[in-house]
This record gives sequence, C-alpha cells and structure tokens, in this order.
Amino acid sequence: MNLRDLHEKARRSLDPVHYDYVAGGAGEERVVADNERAFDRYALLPRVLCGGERRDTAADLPGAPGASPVFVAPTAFHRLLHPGGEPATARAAAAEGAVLVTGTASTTPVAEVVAAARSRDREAAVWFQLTAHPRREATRALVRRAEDAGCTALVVTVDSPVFGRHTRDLRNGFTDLPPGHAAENMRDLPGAPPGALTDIPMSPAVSWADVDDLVRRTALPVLLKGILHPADARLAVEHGAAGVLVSNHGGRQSDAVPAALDCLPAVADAVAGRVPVLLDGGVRRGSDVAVALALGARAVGVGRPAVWGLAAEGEAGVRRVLAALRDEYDHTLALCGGRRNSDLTRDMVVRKGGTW
Ligand SMILES: Cc1cc2nc3c(=O)[nH]c(=O)nc-3n(C[C@H](O)[C@H](O)[C@H](O)COP(=O)(O)O)c2cc1C
Ligand SMILES: CCCCCCC(=O)C(=O)O
Repeated sequence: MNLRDLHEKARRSLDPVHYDYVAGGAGEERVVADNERAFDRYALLPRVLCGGERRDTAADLPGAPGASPVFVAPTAFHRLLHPGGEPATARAAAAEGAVLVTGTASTTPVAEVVAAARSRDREAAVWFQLTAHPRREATRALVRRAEDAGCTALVVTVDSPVFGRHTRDLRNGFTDLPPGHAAENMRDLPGAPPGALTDIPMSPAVSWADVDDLVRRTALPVLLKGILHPADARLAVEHGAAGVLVSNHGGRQSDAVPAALDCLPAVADAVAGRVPVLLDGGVRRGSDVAVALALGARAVGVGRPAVWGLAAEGEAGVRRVLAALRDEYDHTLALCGGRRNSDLTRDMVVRKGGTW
C-alpha cells in the first residue's frame, strides 16, 4: 500500500466536509497543486562509486539532534479526523524518530501530546507551533505551557496575518468545530473566564517586535514558519531565529505565492548556513526529500500525508507514512551514491529536460 492508497482510504473514511478541510486550500488551489508539481520539475543527478553499505540519514535539528529528516508539520484538529487524535500522531512520530510539530490548534492539550510521544520514546522531540496572539500575555501563557510540557523548540507561524480563504470550507459552510471538539491549548488563557476558550486570532499586528519578545523570554530555540522571501530569511536570523521553515502553509493562505520548493534555494543562500533551513509543502515521496535536501533543506515536513495516515489507520497509519518516506529516501540516497544527507548537493539537482 503506498501513500496514494492511504489517501484514498482516508477520503473514504472521513466526513466529506472534514476531508475538504484537509485537502483544500486557498482560492483556486493553484498553490496546493504547484507545491507537488514543483518536485516533478526536478531530477536527481547521481554520483557513482562513492556510497556505503549503510547510510546515516539522521538530521541535526534544533532541540532534536539525530532526528529523521522527515518531520510532521503542524496540522490542526486531529481528533476531528480520528478518535486517537494528536496522541496517536505523537506516538507514531516518536516511534519513527520523527519530530512532531504539535500546534496551537491541537484538540489535545500540549502536555498530553508530549506525554504520548514520550510514552514511545523517552527522548522524543515535540516542537510547539505557535500562532502568536496580539495580546502578548496570551502568547506568553501558551509558550509557558509548551515549555512546561517539555517541548524542545517553538515554531512560530508567520505567514498568517489573516486567515486564508479556504474555498471548499466556504462552500461547505465549515466555520466551526463540531460540539465536543476544541482547540484545547486555548482554554484558560489569561484574560478569559475559567474554563473558557480564547479564539485563535490571526493578526496583522503581530510583528518582528513579537519575535524579539519571544526570543528574549524563552530558552527554547525559536524557528519561523512561513518564510518565502530571502530578505525575511536574513531578518529571521538577525532577530535570533534558530531556524527558518520555508512554507506557504500547504497553499492554504495565499493562492498567489510560488511553490515552497521554488523559494528554497534563495532562502538557503540568504541564510548561508547560519541556522538550519527546513521546508514543507508538497513532499510526497522519498525522492522529494532528497531534492529538497540537495537544494538546501536540513529536513522536510509533511502535513497532509500524515493526516491521511491518521484518518485512515490512526497511529499505525502515521507510522506507515513516515516509515515509507524514510525508507524511500534512504533508497534514493543510496542510488545517488550518498552516505549521509550532506552528500546531496545542489549540483545533483537538475531541471528536467534542461541542460547544465
Ligand atoms: C488540515 C491542515 C491544518 C493545518 N493547520 C496548521 C496550523 O494550525 N498551523 C500551521 O502553522 N500550519 C498549519 N497547516 C500547514 C502545515 O503545517 C504545512 O505547512 C502544510 O500542510 C505543508 O504542506 P503539505 O500538506 O503539502 O505537506 C495545516 C495544514 C493542513 C493541511
Ligand atoms: C481559527 C483556527 C485556525 C487554526 C489554524 C488552522 C490552519 O492553519 C489551517 O491551515 O487550517
């Protein structure tokens, strides 16, 4: 069974409105499609006679030394998609040695997500995706929860000054979670009555000053998610980010941006090795992982593929997705004559049909 089969199984098992929430994107979903197509425009140019019997595919990531080069990107509302919810995803990621980026919009409190991961592997690394609140005391409370839970890095989403217009959700009238589901990290934040939920606001007022405040106040590495412009990548480093995540939010924010992969080389050049560069968006095969690593990523995230695994088969499904990508990537690395991730270099990626 390959990832496409798991996707199909998830489609059959999900409420069509929830399926659309995951599969869909902004506008005409051009960017959703382009993220995947971008990988098809490249081919790998292998080196020969330089491999080894065994390969070391571990990636050195902030707060996660020796992790899989494939991590689970933050996706909202897992309990809506499978009763096992975020704890199932967390156990699967931990079992596969992959970082899970759990999120502000988790339907399970962050402490329970980390505990689930650690029940599989005491050293499991869970990062916390933060949607910064324009009220800084709310943001600080979220950060404290992530720290207390044992998260090893913060991933601040910076591509969402406003919520993207998801065409399918608008058409389906999907605006609220059904009763019994909530973004549990937003419960009991300062300024709200006991037990009440605070909305997750996306605010254009969030700025570099908020990044400075975060970096000053937390000992955790702070990565910025949603960087596409090389100038912002440089600013991220100047403002103390411990990593940048090249991402267009899986095509769910603007429908007029480039494919994430197409932004990667310029961002990697701008960062110039000062901090790790990560990428998500459109990664569906082990060879996609190899292309992204060769173009400058230290690791890549998967959003929808992990959700399809969860919806189709719970914890076991997420494991299958992560294991398949890792095994395919290892095989691709061997075919490229590589022994470790850093053996994949930019000269080994060519435009299909082109000359160089
Ligand atoms: C259903 C769904 C929910 C998402 N929720 C969040 C979120 O809460 N915060 C965030 O920063 N990104 C969110 N994302 C974006 C992912 O983190 C990631 O950038 C994207 O899914 C990568 O593209 P891919 O799905 O092609 O792998 C979400 C994506 C999906 C599909
Ligand atoms: C109003 C809650 C929004 C949660 C964020 C979900 C998200 O980022 C997505 O792409 O969907």
